[in-house]
Amino acid sequence: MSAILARGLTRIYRRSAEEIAALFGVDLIVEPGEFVAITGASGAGKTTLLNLMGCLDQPTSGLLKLLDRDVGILRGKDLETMRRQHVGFVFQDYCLLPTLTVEENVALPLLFSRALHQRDRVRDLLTRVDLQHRSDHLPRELSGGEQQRVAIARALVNNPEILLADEPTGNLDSKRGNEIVALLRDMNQTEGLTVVLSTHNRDLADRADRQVKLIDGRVV
Ligand SMILES: Nc1ncnc2c1ncn2[C@@H]1O[C@H](COP(=O)(O)OP(=O)(O)OP(=O)(O)O)[C@@H](O)[C@H]1O
Repeated sequence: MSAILARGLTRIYRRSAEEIAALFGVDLIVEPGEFVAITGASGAGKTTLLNLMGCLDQPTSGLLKLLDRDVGILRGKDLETMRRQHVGFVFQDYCLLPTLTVEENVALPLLFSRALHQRDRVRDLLTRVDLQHRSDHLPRELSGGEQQRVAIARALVNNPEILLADEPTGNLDSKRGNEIVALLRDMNQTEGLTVVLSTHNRDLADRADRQVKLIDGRVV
């Protein structure tokens, strides 16, 4: 079983008469437990690819399988379950809710998956990202690196097999960026979590098991 399998994955954005082929015929296999970096210049298609893998967008054509399930034929509840239970997503700008505390932000996905009884998992993850002592703080009271650690804990609270992170270190200085990648690496190695992240940073990409480079929407 592969964690992620893409065959001929294509995403064309259409705006009136204009067509932008953001991804074109991407073939890719990510094995369970791999740590893969997607690299490429700005506009190469990294976010588009991660959004498709995270079921946040749909391809124009091509096959995408997550954990051996063809995402293209999943509908309604099945698609929701895939997105909520099996894949975690981390954004460059953290996307924390500003009026919720750290603990409430991490617990939020449990609300949607009707699993609020699993609050122990929230505490465990906050300890794992070393923010147990900040659980009742608001996001604005934390540094960028700390906010990203909250976002990682939130992405993992439903215990997904796959974690996708779109430029997770893009807003951080190199020390904080390194800490985030070390944390993801640790989750990958100790829990077998499959990690796919995008980055512009060559040093961070070098720490992945494998790099996948995109140029103009194609894997090279
Ligand atoms: N919603 C959209 N409508 C039209 N074009 C889009 C849309 N989103 C992205 N694009 C275009 O698709 C191409 C790929 O964009 P994408 O955001 O995937 O690249 P990226 O590699 O993530 O870039 P960056 O490193 O700057 O975030 C770019 O040409 C972009 O302008």
